[in-house]
Amino acid sequence: MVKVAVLGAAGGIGQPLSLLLKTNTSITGLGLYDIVNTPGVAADLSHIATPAKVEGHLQPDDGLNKALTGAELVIIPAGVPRKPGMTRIHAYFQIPTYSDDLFKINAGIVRTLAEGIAATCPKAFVLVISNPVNSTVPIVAEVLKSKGVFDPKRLFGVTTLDVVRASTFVAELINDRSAAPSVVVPVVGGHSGVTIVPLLSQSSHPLPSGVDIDALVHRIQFGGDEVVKAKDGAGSATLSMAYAGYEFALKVIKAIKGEKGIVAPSFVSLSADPAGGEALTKELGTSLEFFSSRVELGPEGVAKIHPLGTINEAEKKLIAAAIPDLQTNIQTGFTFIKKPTL
Ligand SMILES: NC(=O)c1ccc[n+]([C@@H]2O[C@H](COP(=O)([O-])OP(=O)(O)OC[C@H]3O[C@@H](n4cnc5c(N)ncnc54)[C@H](O)[C@@H]3O)[C@@H](O)[C@H]2O)c1
Ligand SMILES: O=C(O)C[C@H](O)C(=O)O
Repeated sequence: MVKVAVLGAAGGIGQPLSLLLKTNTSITGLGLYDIVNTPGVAADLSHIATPAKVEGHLQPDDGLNKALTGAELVIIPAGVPRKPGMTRIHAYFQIPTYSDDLFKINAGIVRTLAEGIAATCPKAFVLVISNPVNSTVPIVAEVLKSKGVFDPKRLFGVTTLDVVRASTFVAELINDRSAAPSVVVPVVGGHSGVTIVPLLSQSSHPLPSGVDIDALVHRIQFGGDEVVKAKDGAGSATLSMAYAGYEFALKVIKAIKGEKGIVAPSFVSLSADPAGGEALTKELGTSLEFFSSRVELGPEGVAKIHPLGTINEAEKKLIAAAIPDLQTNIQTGFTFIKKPTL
Protein backbone atom coordinates (compact mmCIF):
# COMPACT_ATOMS: atom_id res chain seq x y z
CA MET A 1 0.00 0.00 0.00
CA VAL A 2 1.51 3.33 -1.01
CA LYS A 3 -0.46 6.56 -0.89
CA VAL A 4 1.14 9.56 -2.58
CA ALA A 5 -0.09 13.11 -2.00
CA VAL A 6 0.55 15.74 -4.66
CA LEU A 7 0.23 19.33 -3.41
CA GLY A 8 -0.28 21.71 -6.33
CA ALA A 9 -1.80 18.84 -8.31
CA ALA A 10 -3.81 20.97 -10.75
CA GLY A 11 -0.78 22.87 -12.05
CA GLY A 12 1.50 22.57 -15.04
CA ILE A 13 3.70 20.05 -13.24
CA GLY A 14 1.05 18.66 -10.89
CA GLN A 15 -1.25 17.30 -13.61
CA PRO A 16 1.26 15.31 -15.71
CA LEU A 17 3.04 14.19 -12.54
CA SER A 18 -0.26 12.88 -11.14
CA LEU A 19 -0.91 11.13 -14.45
CA LEU A 20 2.45 9.37 -14.31
CA LEU A 21 1.86 8.39 -10.68
CA LYS A 22 -1.59 7.02 -11.60
CA THR A 23 0.01 4.74 -14.22
CA ASN A 24 2.16 3.11 -11.55
CA THR A 25 0.52 -0.07 -10.30
CA SER A 26 2.39 -0.11 -6.99
CA ILE A 27 0.70 3.15 -5.96
CA THR A 28 -2.64 2.43 -4.32
CA GLY A 29 -3.79 5.93 -3.42
CA LEU A 30 -3.35 9.42 -4.84
CA GLY A 31 -4.36 12.40 -2.71
CA LEU A 32 -4.51 15.44 -4.98
CA TYR A 33 -4.59 18.88 -3.38
CA ASP A 34 -4.64 22.36 -4.91
CA ILE A 35 -6.47 25.63 -4.40
CA VAL A 36 -8.25 25.06 -7.74
CA ASN A 37 -9.53 22.29 -10.05
CA THR A 38 -8.53 19.13 -8.19
CA PRO A 39 -12.02 17.56 -8.32
CA GLY A 40 -11.85 17.68 -12.13
CA VAL A 41 -8.29 16.42 -12.32
CA ALA A 42 -9.13 13.59 -9.92
CA ALA A 43 -12.34 12.61 -11.78
CA ASP A 44 -10.41 12.50 -15.06
CA LEU A 45 -7.53 10.41 -13.67
CA SER A 46 -9.88 8.11 -11.78
CA HIS A 47 -11.11 6.61 -15.08
CA ILE A 48 -7.66 5.17 -15.82
CA ALA A 49 -7.68 1.42 -15.25
CA THR A 50 -4.93 1.19 -12.65
CA PRO A 51 -5.22 0.39 -8.92
CA ALA A 52 -4.71 3.83 -7.37
CA LYS A 53 -7.79 5.36 -5.77
CA VAL A 54 -7.73 9.05 -6.69
CA GLU A 55 -9.12 11.78 -4.41
CA GLY A 56 -9.24 15.47 -5.36
CA HIS A 57 -9.36 18.00 -2.53
CA LEU A 58 -9.60 21.78 -2.38
CA GLN A 59 -8.59 24.25 0.29
CA PRO A 60 -11.97 24.70 1.98
CA ASP A 61 -13.37 21.71 3.78
CA ASP A 62 -10.06 20.63 5.27
CA GLY A 63 -8.74 19.57 1.83
CA LEU A 64 -5.05 19.63 2.69
CA ASN A 65 -5.55 17.38 5.69
CA LYS A 66 -7.70 14.96 3.66
CA ALA A 67 -5.17 14.73 0.83
CA LEU A 68 -2.34 14.13 3.31
CA THR A 69 -4.12 11.58 5.51
CA GLY A 70 -2.25 8.28 5.24
CA ALA A 71 0.28 9.61 2.71
CA GLU A 72 3.69 7.95 2.80
CA LEU A 73 5.08 10.20 0.10
CA VAL A 74 4.25 13.87 -0.40
CA ILE A 75 5.34 15.67 -3.56
CA ILE A 76 5.12 19.48 -3.64
CA PRO A 77 4.95 21.21 -7.03
CA ALA A 78 2.74 24.05 -5.69
CA GLY A 79 3.73 27.60 -6.42
CA VAL A 80 4.36 30.24 -9.01
CA PRO A 81 6.73 29.56 -11.93
CA ARG A 82 9.10 32.27 -13.17
CA LYS A 83 8.52 34.45 -16.20
CA PRO A 84 10.73 35.29 -19.21
CA GLY A 85 13.62 37.59 -18.42
CA MET A 86 13.78 36.55 -14.77
CA THR A 87 16.69 34.52 -13.52
CA ARG A 88 15.81 32.35 -10.54
CA ILE A 89 17.75 34.89 -8.45
CA HIS A 90 15.68 37.83 -9.76
CA ALA A 91 12.46 35.91 -9.54
CA TYR A 92 12.91 34.61 -6.09
CA PHE A 93 15.40 36.73 -4.19
CA GLN A 94 14.52 40.38 -3.66
CA ILE A 95 16.53 40.52 -0.45
CA PRO A 96 16.11 42.05 2.04
CA THR A 97 12.44 42.94 1.71
CA TYR A 98 10.97 39.93 -0.14
CA SER A 99 8.50 42.51 -1.48
CA ASP A 100 6.15 41.57 -4.34
CA ASP A 101 8.35 38.72 -5.53
CA LEU A 102 7.82 35.09 -6.31
CA PHE A 103 10.02 34.04 -3.43
CA LYS A 104 7.62 35.40 -0.87
CA ILE A 105 4.64 33.74 -2.57
CA ASN A 106 6.28 30.34 -2.91
CA ALA A 107 7.91 30.51 0.53
CA GLY A 108 4.51 31.19 2.10
CA ILE A 109 2.82 28.39 0.13
CA VAL A 110 5.49 25.88 1.06
CA ARG A 111 5.43 26.93 4.72
CA THR A 112 1.66 26.33 4.91
CA LEU A 113 1.93 22.96 3.19
CA ALA A 114 4.78 21.91 5.51
CA GLU A 115 2.59 22.81 8.51
CA GLY A 116 -0.06 20.48 7.09
CA ILE A 117 2.46 17.68 6.66
CA ALA A 118 3.70 18.15 10.24
CA ALA A 119 0.13 17.90 11.52
CA THR A 120 -1.17 15.05 9.36
CA CYS A 121 1.63 12.82 8.08
CA PRO A 122 4.83 13.77 9.92
CA LYS A 123 6.54 10.53 8.94
CA ALA A 124 5.98 10.96 5.20
CA PHE A 125 8.85 11.30 2.74
CA VAL A 126 8.64 14.86 1.41
CA LEU A 127 9.82 15.75 -2.10
CA VAL A 128 10.01 19.50 -2.75
CA ILE A 129 9.80 20.72 -6.35
CA SER A 130 8.62 24.31 -5.70
CA ASN A 131 11.28 26.92 -6.45
CA PRO A 132 13.64 28.16 -5.28
CA VAL A 133 14.52 24.66 -4.12
CA ASN A 134 17.73 25.89 -2.41
CA SER A 135 15.48 27.89 -0.03
CA THR A 136 12.15 26.03 -0.01
CA VAL A 137 13.80 22.86 1.34
CA PRO A 138 15.31 24.76 4.33
CA ILE A 139 11.87 26.34 4.86
CA VAL A 140 10.20 22.91 5.06
CA ALA A 141 12.97 21.72 7.40
CA GLU A 142 12.48 24.71 9.73
CA VAL A 143 8.71 24.22 9.86
CA LEU A 144 9.07 20.52 10.63
CA LYS A 145 11.71 21.31 13.27
CA SER A 146 9.45 23.88 14.90
CA LYS A 147 6.78 21.18 15.21
CA GLY A 148 9.30 18.65 16.57
CA VAL A 149 8.90 16.22 13.65
CA PHE A 150 11.90 16.90 11.42
CA ASP A 151 13.63 13.77 10.17
CA PRO A 152 16.36 14.92 7.75
CA LYS A 153 16.42 11.48 6.14
CA ARG A 154 12.89 12.06 4.84
CA LEU A 155 13.20 15.49 3.22
CA PHE A 156 14.38 15.86 -0.40
CA GLY A 157 14.78 18.78 -2.77
CA VAL A 158 14.09 17.46 -6.27
CA THR A 159 17.06 18.30 -8.50
CA THR A 160 16.45 15.39 -10.89
CA LEU A 161 15.59 17.66 -13.82
CA ASP A 162 19.21 18.85 -13.89
CA VAL A 163 20.33 15.22 -14.02
CA VAL A 164 17.80 14.40 -16.74
CA ARG A 165 18.96 17.39 -18.79
CA ALA A 166 22.60 16.38 -18.39
CA SER A 167 21.81 12.86 -19.66
CA THR A 168 19.89 14.23 -22.63
CA PHE A 169 22.50 16.80 -23.64
CA VAL A 170 25.38 14.32 -23.31
CA ALA A 171 23.49 11.76 -25.43
CA GLU A 172 23.01 14.44 -28.09
CA LEU A 173 26.72 15.26 -28.06
CA ILE A 174 27.81 11.64 -28.37
CA ASN A 175 25.33 11.42 -31.23
CA ASP A 176 23.37 8.58 -29.67
CA ARG A 177 19.96 9.63 -28.46
CA SER A 178 19.10 6.02 -27.67
CA ALA A 179 21.78 6.16 -24.95
CA ALA A 180 20.02 9.03 -23.12
CA PRO A 181 18.26 6.86 -20.49
CA SER A 182 21.52 5.13 -19.58
CA VAL A 183 23.76 8.21 -19.49
CA VAL A 184 24.60 8.98 -15.85
CA VAL A 185 26.12 12.36 -14.98
CA PRO A 186 26.13 13.36 -11.31
CA VAL A 187 24.82 16.92 -10.94
CA VAL A 188 25.56 18.34 -7.50
CA GLY A 189 25.24 21.60 -5.53
CA GLY A 190 21.76 23.08 -5.74
CA HIS A 191 19.02 23.96 -8.20
CA SER A 192 19.60 27.40 -9.70
CA GLY A 193 22.19 28.86 -12.06
CA VAL A 194 25.76 28.44 -10.88
CA THR A 195 24.72 26.29 -7.93
CA ILE A 196 23.97 23.53 -10.48
CA VAL A 197 27.29 21.73 -10.91
CA PRO A 198 27.47 18.89 -13.43
CA LEU A 199 30.42 16.55 -12.83
CA LEU A 200 31.01 15.70 -16.48
CA SER A 201 34.36 14.10 -15.70
CA GLN A 202 32.32 11.35 -13.98
CA SER A 203 29.97 10.85 -16.93
CA SER A 204 29.18 7.19 -17.62
CA HIS A 205 29.64 8.03 -21.31
CA PRO A 206 32.88 9.89 -22.09
CA LEU A 207 32.47 12.99 -24.22
CA PRO A 208 34.19 13.10 -27.61
CA SER A 209 37.27 15.32 -27.81
CA GLY A 210 36.46 18.75 -29.15
CA VAL A 211 33.23 19.09 -27.19
CA ASP A 212 32.93 22.57 -25.68
CA ILE A 213 32.65 21.56 -22.02
CA ASP A 214 32.06 25.13 -20.81
CA ALA A 215 29.10 25.48 -23.19
CA LEU A 216 27.69 22.14 -22.02
CA VAL A 217 28.05 23.10 -18.36
CA HIS A 218 26.32 26.41 -19.09
CA ARG A 219 23.48 24.64 -20.92
CA ILE A 220 22.89 22.29 -17.97
CA GLN A 221 23.05 25.17 -15.45
CA PHE A 222 20.67 27.36 -17.43
CA GLY A 223 18.51 24.68 -19.12
CA GLY A 224 15.48 26.10 -17.32
CA ASP A 225 15.95 29.39 -19.18
CA GLU A 226 15.62 27.65 -22.56
CA VAL A 227 12.15 26.46 -21.58
CA VAL A 228 11.05 29.73 -19.95
CA LYS A 229 12.09 31.62 -23.09
CA ALA A 230 10.44 29.15 -25.49
CA LYS A 231 7.18 29.16 -23.48
CA ASP A 232 7.23 32.94 -23.84
CA GLY A 233 5.19 33.88 -20.79
CA ALA A 234 3.35 30.57 -20.33
CA GLY A 235 5.55 29.35 -17.47
CA SER A 236 8.58 27.15 -17.04
CA ALA A 237 9.39 23.46 -17.45
CA THR A 238 6.39 21.32 -16.57
CA LEU A 239 6.44 18.13 -18.68
CA SER A 240 10.14 17.38 -18.30
CA MET A 241 9.78 18.26 -14.61
CA ALA A 242 6.86 15.86 -14.21
CA TYR A 243 9.01 13.15 -15.83
CA ALA A 244 11.95 13.98 -13.55
CA GLY A 245 9.78 14.21 -10.42
CA TYR A 246 8.19 10.85 -11.22
CA GLU A 247 11.60 9.28 -11.81
CA PHE A 248 12.82 10.49 -8.41
CA ALA A 249 9.58 9.51 -6.64
CA LEU A 250 9.85 5.99 -8.07
CA LYS A 251 13.37 5.67 -6.68
CA VAL A 252 12.17 6.68 -3.23
CA ILE A 253 9.22 4.25 -3.42
CA LYS A 254 11.50 1.39 -4.51
CA ALA A 255 13.96 2.18 -1.69
CA ILE A 256 11.27 2.31 1.00
CA LYS A 257 9.97 -1.02 -0.27
CA GLY A 258 13.43 -2.51 0.35
CA GLU A 259 15.15 -2.39 -3.06
CA LYS A 260 18.88 -1.99 -2.55
CA GLY A 261 21.52 0.05 -4.37
CA ILE A 262 19.38 3.05 -5.30
CA VAL A 263 21.44 6.21 -5.61
CA ALA A 264 20.22 9.56 -6.92
CA PRO A 265 21.30 13.18 -6.51
CA SER A 266 19.02 15.21 -4.26
CA PHE A 267 19.24 18.44 -2.24
CA VAL A 268 19.26 17.17 1.34
CA SER A 269 20.32 18.17 4.84
CA LEU A 270 23.85 16.97 5.53
CA SER A 271 22.59 15.94 8.97
CA ALA A 272 20.75 13.10 7.19
CA ASP A 273 24.05 11.33 6.61
CA PRO A 274 25.09 8.90 9.38
CA ALA A 275 28.51 10.64 9.45
CA GLY A 276 26.96 14.14 9.20
CA GLY A 277 28.27 14.56 5.65
CA GLU A 278 31.82 14.76 7.02
CA ALA A 279 33.55 13.57 3.84
CA LEU A 280 31.55 15.94 1.67
CA THR A 281 32.17 18.88 4.02
CA LYS A 282 35.89 18.17 3.87
CA GLU A 283 35.80 18.23 0.08
CA LEU A 284 33.76 21.45 0.02
CA GLY A 285 36.12 23.08 2.52
CA THR A 286 33.16 24.65 4.29
CA SER A 287 30.14 23.47 6.15
CA LEU A 288 26.82 23.82 4.35
CA GLU A 289 23.59 22.70 5.95
CA PHE A 290 22.11 21.48 2.66
CA PHE A 291 23.73 20.26 -0.53
CA SER A 292 22.72 18.16 -3.50
CA SER A 293 24.96 15.15 -3.80
CA ARG A 294 24.47 11.54 -4.76
CA VAL A 295 22.26 10.09 -2.06
CA GLU A 296 21.93 6.42 -1.30
CA LEU A 297 18.30 5.66 -0.53
CA GLY A 298 17.07 3.05 1.92
CA PRO A 299 13.83 2.09 3.69
CA GLU A 300 14.17 5.10 6.03
CA GLY A 301 15.05 7.57 3.27
CA VAL A 302 18.60 8.91 3.09
CA ALA A 303 20.95 6.06 4.01
CA LYS A 304 24.18 7.82 3.02
CA ILE A 305 25.29 11.00 1.30
CA HIS A 306 28.14 10.27 -1.05
CA PRO A 307 31.06 12.68 -1.29
CA LEU A 308 31.90 14.23 -4.65
CA GLY A 309 34.74 11.82 -5.38
CA THR A 310 37.44 12.65 -7.90
CA ILE A 311 36.73 15.87 -9.77
CA ASN A 312 38.90 17.93 -12.10
CA GLU A 313 40.22 21.46 -11.61
CA ALA A 314 37.45 23.07 -13.66
CA GLU A 315 34.83 21.28 -11.54
CA LYS A 316 36.57 22.41 -8.34
CA LYS A 317 36.14 25.99 -9.58
CA LEU A 318 32.47 25.37 -10.32
CA ILE A 319 31.98 24.03 -6.79
CA ALA A 320 33.77 27.08 -5.33
CA ALA A 321 31.51 29.38 -7.38
CA ALA A 322 28.37 27.56 -6.18
CA ILE A 323 29.11 27.78 -2.45
CA PRO A 324 28.40 31.51 -1.79
CA ASP A 325 25.01 31.38 -3.58
CA LEU A 326 24.10 28.18 -1.77
CA GLN A 327 24.96 29.73 1.60
CA THR A 328 22.83 32.79 0.82
CA ASN A 329 19.90 30.78 -0.54
CA ILE A 330 19.85 28.45 2.47
CA GLN A 331 20.02 31.37 4.91
CA THR A 332 17.20 33.11 3.02
CA GLY A 333 15.01 30.10 3.70
CA PHE A 334 15.90 30.11 7.38
CA THR A 335 15.37 33.87 7.65
CA PHE A 336 11.95 33.63 6.03
CA ILE A 337 10.80 31.40 8.87
CA LYS A 338 12.39 33.55 11.58
CA LYS A 339 11.29 36.91 10.12
CA PRO A 340 8.50 36.29 7.58
CA THR A 341 7.49 39.96 7.37
CA LEU A 342 10.86 41.46 6.37
N1 LIG B 1 12.63 21.65 -8.94
C1 LIG B 1 12.60 21.84 -10.25
O1 LIG B 1 13.47 21.33 -10.97
C2 LIG B 1 11.50 22.63 -10.88
C3 LIG B 1 11.28 22.52 -12.26
C4 LIG B 1 10.23 23.23 -12.82
C5 LIG B 1 9.42 24.06 -12.03
N2 LIG B 1 9.66 24.13 -10.70
C6 LIG B 1 8.83 24.96 -9.83
O2 LIG B 1 7.61 24.25 -9.55
C7 LIG B 1 6.59 25.22 -9.18
C8 LIG B 1 5.29 24.95 -9.93
O3 LIG B 1 5.48 25.13 -11.31
P1 LIG B 1 4.27 24.93 -12.35
O4 LIG B 1 4.81 25.22 -13.68
O5 LIG B 1 3.56 23.64 -12.07
O6 LIG B 1 3.31 26.13 -11.90
P2 LIG B 1 1.72 26.25 -12.13
O7 LIG B 1 1.38 27.66 -11.85
O8 LIG B 1 1.35 25.68 -13.45
O9 LIG B 1 1.12 25.30 -11.02
C9 LIG B 1 1.25 25.56 -9.67
C10 LIG B 1 0.01 25.06 -8.96
O10 LIG B 1 0.16 25.36 -7.57
C11 LIG B 1 -1.14 25.70 -7.10
N3 LIG B 1 -1.08 26.43 -5.85
C12 LIG B 1 -0.88 27.75 -5.64
N4 LIG B 1 -0.96 28.04 -4.33
C13 LIG B 1 -1.20 26.87 -3.70
C14 LIG B 1 -1.39 26.51 -2.36
N5 LIG B 1 -1.36 27.43 -1.38
N6 LIG B 1 -1.63 25.22 -2.06
C15 LIG B 1 -1.68 24.29 -3.04
N7 LIG B 1 -1.50 24.57 -4.34
C16 LIG B 1 -1.28 25.84 -4.66
C17 LIG B 1 -1.75 26.53 -8.23
O11 LIG B 1 -3.16 26.61 -8.10
C18 LIG B 1 -1.29 25.71 -9.44
O12 LIG B 1 -2.24 24.75 -9.81
C19 LIG B 1 7.21 26.59 -9.47
O13 LIG B 1 7.72 27.12 -8.27
C20 LIG B 1 8.36 26.27 -10.41
O14 LIG B 1 9.38 27.23 -10.39
C21 LIG B 1 10.68 23.44 -10.12
O1 LIG C 1 13.81 27.35 -14.55
C1 LIG C 1 12.84 27.38 -13.81
O2 LIG C 1 12.44 28.41 -13.25
C2 LIG C 1 12.08 26.09 -13.57
C3 LIG C 1 12.92 24.95 -13.17
O3 LIG C 1 13.64 25.22 -12.00
C4 LIG C 1 13.82 24.43 -14.26
O4 LIG C 1 14.98 24.09 -13.98
O5 LIG C 1 13.36 24.29 -15.40
